[in-house]
Amino acid sequence: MKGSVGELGEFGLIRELTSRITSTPAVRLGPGDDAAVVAAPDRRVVATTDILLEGRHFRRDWSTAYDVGRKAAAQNLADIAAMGAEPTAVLLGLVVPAELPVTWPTELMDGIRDECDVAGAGVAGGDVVRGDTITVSITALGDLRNREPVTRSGARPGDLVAVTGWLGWSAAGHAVLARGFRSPRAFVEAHRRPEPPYREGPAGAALGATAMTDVSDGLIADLGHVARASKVRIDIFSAALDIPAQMKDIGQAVGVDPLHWVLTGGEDHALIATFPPDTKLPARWRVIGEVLHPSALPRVTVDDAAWDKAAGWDHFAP
Ligand SMILES: Nc1ncnc2c1ncn2[C@@H]1O[C@H](COP(=O)(O)OP(=O)(O)O)[C@@H](O)[C@H]1O
Ligand SMILES: Cc1ncc(C[n+]2csc(CCOP(=O)(O)OP(=O)(O)O)c2C)c(N)n1
Ligand SMILES: [Mg+2]
Ligand SMILES: [Mg+2]
Ligand SMILES: [Mg+2]
Repeated sequence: MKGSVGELGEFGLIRELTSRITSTPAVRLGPGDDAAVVAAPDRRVVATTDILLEGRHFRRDWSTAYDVGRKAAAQNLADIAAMGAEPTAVLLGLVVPAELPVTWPTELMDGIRDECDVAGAGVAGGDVVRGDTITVSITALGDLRNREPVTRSGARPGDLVAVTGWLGWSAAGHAVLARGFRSPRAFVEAHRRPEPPYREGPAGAALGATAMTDVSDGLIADLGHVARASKVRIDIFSAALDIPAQMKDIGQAVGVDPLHWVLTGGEDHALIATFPPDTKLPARWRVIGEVLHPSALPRVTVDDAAWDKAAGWDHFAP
């Protein structure tokens, strides 16, 4: 498609974007009216929102528009799954400069649609505004299917801590890209397009998870949110963390201990959950720690020792 967003105009852009979405069962009335109508069989709606900003969350020389769409949707859909819910719909708020080629937002929309498809959601609507910095704001909705939400506050001393999905891959990919390389591809791809284990959200809830969250900021940081909300301490067993040989090679090449990526790297959107100690967990949930009574030690420890470096991403860290 030729031309810029400015040449196409607001309503031309909306037509291009909405022509790309596919119909899904939960979105009963989609884009085109003042608001959408989304089915909520549970009669409660799970809702979350996350913003992605060019330069802060993505770079156009590192990721295609399609990648950014996949990632923006994934980041939001993972939060729905982390409540133990099934994603139903997303809404897209988009800020773009007039000079931007139309292909950028249309490919973004293709990425959002395809990621929604993986998670079982549809695009219900959105908004477009002209602005200087590309900003992608997504709101995702989900349905609990008559299960109780799995919050961050239900972890109890004695519970197991388990993870499903990837840890440290996106951070390793970011380290590669930041040094001007484009390979190893698996890690660069993990940074561009995370693969959250959506189905394991509701599955973890059904297995009896007492607390759950996705890892967006870093394992230590996000377990910290669980530990504080649950008023417990969490100890991570570093020997239980999987560090693939190729990640070790990247660590060697760039002079970083790969364990740091696994412990503090965000954006893979793995799911971490706590389970009662007698839970029979399927192999896709790996036990990586335990929940303990609070003590003089920090909320989250690694092999019973304090972690004195940064715990993960903080937007206002110096
Ligand atoms: N501007 C805001 N207004 C209201 N609530 C907010 C705001 N920013 C963050 N929150 C809430 O704070 C909590 C933590 O946010 P965040 O760390 O972004 O969670 P997540 O990593 O799951 O996206 C969430 O429940 C979120 O809804
Ligand atoms: C250009 C660029 N620099 C740095 C990062 C790393 N990064 C940006 S935001 C972030 C944490 C996750 O984003 P956030 O907005 O905190 O999402 P949330 O925790 O709300 O889901 C990380 C690790 C990146 N993805 N791209
Ligand atoms: Mg957030
Ligand atoms: Mg989250
Ligand atoms: Mg965050």
